[in-house]
Amino acid sequence: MSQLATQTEAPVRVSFRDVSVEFPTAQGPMRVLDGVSLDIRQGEFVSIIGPSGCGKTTLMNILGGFQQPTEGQVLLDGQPVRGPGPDRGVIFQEYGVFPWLTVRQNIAFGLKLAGNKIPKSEHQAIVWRYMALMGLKDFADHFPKHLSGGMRQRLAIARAYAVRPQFLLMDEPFGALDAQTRSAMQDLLLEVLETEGKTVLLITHSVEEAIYLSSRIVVVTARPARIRTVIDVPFGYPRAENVHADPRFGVLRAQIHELVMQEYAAQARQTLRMAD
Ligand SMILES: Nc1ncnc2c1ncn2[C@@H]1O[C@H](COP(=O)(O)OP(=O)(O)OP(=O)(O)O)[C@@H](O)[C@H]1O
Repeated sequence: MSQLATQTEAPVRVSFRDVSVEFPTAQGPMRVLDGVSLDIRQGEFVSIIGPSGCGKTTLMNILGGFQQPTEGQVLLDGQPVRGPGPDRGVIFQEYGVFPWLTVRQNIAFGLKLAGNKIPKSEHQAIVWRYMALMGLKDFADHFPKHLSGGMRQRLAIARAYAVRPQFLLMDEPFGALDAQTRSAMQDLLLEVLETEGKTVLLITHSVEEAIYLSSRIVVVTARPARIRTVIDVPFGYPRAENVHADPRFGVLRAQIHELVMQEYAAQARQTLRMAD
């Protein structure tokens, strides 16, 4: 049976409860999240889509343990998130690699961290597996500065996958990649999820990517981000390229695109007002 699940009986792993965040600014507090409540069940793949600067990364940072909510709380298996941990693999928008380590050492780094339960005897094989999957084998001893931007991002992805976290938190992980690599990375992600079974939160600006990968899509509003609507994706897993040709894919894409465009327009009006 597929490791990915959308069954309603799967246990809730992540629970955002009425989460709000305000940042202090020179003009006073700026609210970036407003009363966000969302449950994510074991094996779900949830995508967040919404305008730039509305608060999506902040939402992910709270689950990652990098940021505290101003109000409300986020529970991980029923416990409030108190900080980062090896159970959550995070892939940031900006390349999350260490410039002073080679490709091989970057991937091995997370494996060595305390709290990670992968036996040392398996480290080398895991490093090679992910270098091969990401097309980085020939660059094992190169430093990130000698890699292209796309390769650096693939290295960041390899680092996160290699630790085999239960949760993957991904902030526009494929945004900087060319179309072919992006599509290959999407398929690889689906493959990794099929074999390893993870719970995923993905931030993306691509409606197509959200539909292709997710079990649920959360459209958020212009800042402060609130949940505008949650959409169930009607395709099961394993999922293959041919879902793009399914008539329901096109209908869903048009429906989500319309919602997202409304929120992008609202965010643009807000930005213009702030510039006045
Ligand atoms: N630590 C911080 N202090 C002050 N303001 C912040 C902080 N972090 C984020 N912000 C502001 O909060 C707002 C929301 O930021 P966030 O990165 O969550 O948006 P986003 O939806 O992920 O944007 P994008 O899609 O462009 O990545 C932005 O205006 C940002 O400048």
